[in-house]
Amino acid sequence: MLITLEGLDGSGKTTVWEALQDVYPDATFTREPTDSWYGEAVARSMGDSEADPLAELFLYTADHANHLSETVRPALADGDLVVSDRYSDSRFAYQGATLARTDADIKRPLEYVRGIHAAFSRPPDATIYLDLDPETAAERAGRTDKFERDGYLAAVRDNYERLIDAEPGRFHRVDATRAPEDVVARVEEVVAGLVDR
Ligand SMILES: Nc1ncnc2c1ncn2[C@@H]1O[C@H](COP(=O)(O)OP(=O)(O)O)[C@@H](O)[C@H]1O
Ligand SMILES: Cc1cn([C@H]2C[C@H](O)[C@@H](COP(=O)(O)OP(=O)(O)O)O2)c(=O)[nH]c1=O
Repeated sequence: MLITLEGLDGSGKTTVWEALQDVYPDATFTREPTDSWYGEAVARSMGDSEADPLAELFLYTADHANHLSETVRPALADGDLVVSDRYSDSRFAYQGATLARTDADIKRPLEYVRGIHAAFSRPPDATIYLDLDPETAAERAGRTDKFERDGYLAAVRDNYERLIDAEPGRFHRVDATRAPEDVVARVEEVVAGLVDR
């Protein structure tokens, strides 16, 4: 089973992902961007305020393809529980928002990015969405990079809402404004329900 964690920067994904490792020591814990050289190329692009947004989309997508073949598919084939801190929905929400703001002339960016993934990706079985307002998210994340400006995060959040509307059965919304221990407890409850199903 593939479970993904999604949400704005600073929503608490990494905190939850680390806590789950104590509960499921035999599961495969992974993340995007990965620490492969593809992920390093992504990090380089993220650090460049002049990076071409379409080129950046394809770097993230290349990292995803390699993540699938190197980590996700083999672990699933072994029958592992796989928990990924960010996955394809991050591309749909973030690059969907980025492309909407550029003059790349892509009419329906979120749908376009989804379409690119449809041919090769492995959709998550379930996705936990840590729901947080953009202002708190930017504050918690320290507003350190170009993705964390309030307006941008608001657009990303709107895209996540569209994804949830489209697949309400896959997404499990968790209120990320609560204290970390409450958020962790709620996520553990949701994951336990999914794994026992
Ligand atoms: N529920 C919470 N309430 C307040 N602060 C939190 C909460 N969860 C995480 N944090 C803090 O917010 C920052 C970002 O958390 P992190 O887990 O790295 O989020 P993400 O991986 O989604 O960016 C960290 O400083 C973390 O300690
Ligand atoms: C995986 C992924 C991440 N991102 C962005 C979200 C984050 O701003 C940034 C780095 O992700 P990450 O290291 O997970 O940041 P955080 O823990 O703060 O959420 O990359 C995308 O824009 N598209 C993607 O496909």
